[in-house]
Amino acid sequence: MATTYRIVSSINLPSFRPIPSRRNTTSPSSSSPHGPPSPGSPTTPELSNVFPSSSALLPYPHSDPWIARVSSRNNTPPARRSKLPPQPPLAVDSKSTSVVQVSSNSVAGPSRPGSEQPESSPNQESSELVESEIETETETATEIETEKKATMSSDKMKRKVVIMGAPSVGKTSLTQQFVAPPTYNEQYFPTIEATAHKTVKFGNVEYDCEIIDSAGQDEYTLFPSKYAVGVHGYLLVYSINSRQSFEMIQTVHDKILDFAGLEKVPCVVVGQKTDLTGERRVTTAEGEALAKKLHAGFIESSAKNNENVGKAFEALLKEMQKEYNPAPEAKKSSWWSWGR
Ligand SMILES: Nc1nc2c(ncn2[C@@H]2O[C@H](COP(=O)(O)OP(=O)(O)OP(=O)(O)O)[C@@H](O)[C@H]2O)c(=O)[nH]1
Repeated sequence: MATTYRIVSSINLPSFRPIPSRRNTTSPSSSSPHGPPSPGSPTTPELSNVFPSSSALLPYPHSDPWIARVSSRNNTPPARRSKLPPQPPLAVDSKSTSVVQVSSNSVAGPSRPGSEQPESSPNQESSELVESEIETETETATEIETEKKATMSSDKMKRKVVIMGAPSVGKTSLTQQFVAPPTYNEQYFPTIEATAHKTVKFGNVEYDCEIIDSAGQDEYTLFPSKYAVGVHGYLLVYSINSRQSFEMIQTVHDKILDFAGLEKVPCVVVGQKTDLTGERRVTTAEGEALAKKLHAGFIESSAKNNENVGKAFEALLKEMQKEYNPAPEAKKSSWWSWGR
């Protein structure tokens, strides 16, 4: 990179300054973070920290031995090296729960003994260092907090579930009641597809659930591949006042197994609208028998009355846990029993 700079200079192109990224140039005293630094301004020395490994690019190399040492620490990850200048707050990508920058307690830069302070204007430099120390401490506290959050979120298990069944059985109502209770709408709006997220704790494990509320199915509906790929489990919903919707369950289940090429998949059969007692067309025993045949869990619910809504999802988490992660409970018990 240094060679490239010299070539560019030699053909007298307009003077070049590396444009620092927004993140690293934020400085309380900087009026124009992207403008060229004026020599002697407080922002000038920090550019070497912005590009610590490419200080040769700078037309004004540092005489500050401390900063020079920081710049020379090429084996330290850039995120840690950029700790020295004041930083904007750390950002956490909430969706993926990945931390954009996480650093540990240990400050990546060297210790700052007085002997290593620059010869020029020591008072100004030491007051800057004190300020920097305070900022670093505040920043470190924020980082520890962020790191904690990141660790917690990384403990979550991702679970993608799809809710399937005939039209108008209450799939959307069930999802909405689960994700943001109390939410119930008497009106019917056919769903094309909707996705919701909820974190659920079940059996000492936190699950980051992605819930896909699918469009109502009939026997002729083509099974979309996205409902098979990367999906951990299914809620198969019928309405207790509709035989047709009950018969759809077997059809949908067959489609899932055919498409996924599996013999078994975690499922829970849900008999919805239990509040419509006078209109019941499917008995509880029939629902249970079908679920048994499909090796699935079974529950009856009413999204309208918010009855057994959470339990329906918990039943699915249980089915998925049996299939994918029976270990955590076993692990924990073996760990506890280790020293006993
Ligand atoms: N009585 C009663 N009605 C319900 C219940 N759940 C949903 N409904 C009603 O049934 C109708 C359809 O509900 P939705 O949740 O949209 O059904 P859906 O299965 O998502 O429908 P599609 O989008 O066509 O697949 C709406 O008018 C709801 O108010 C329930 O538990 N009891």
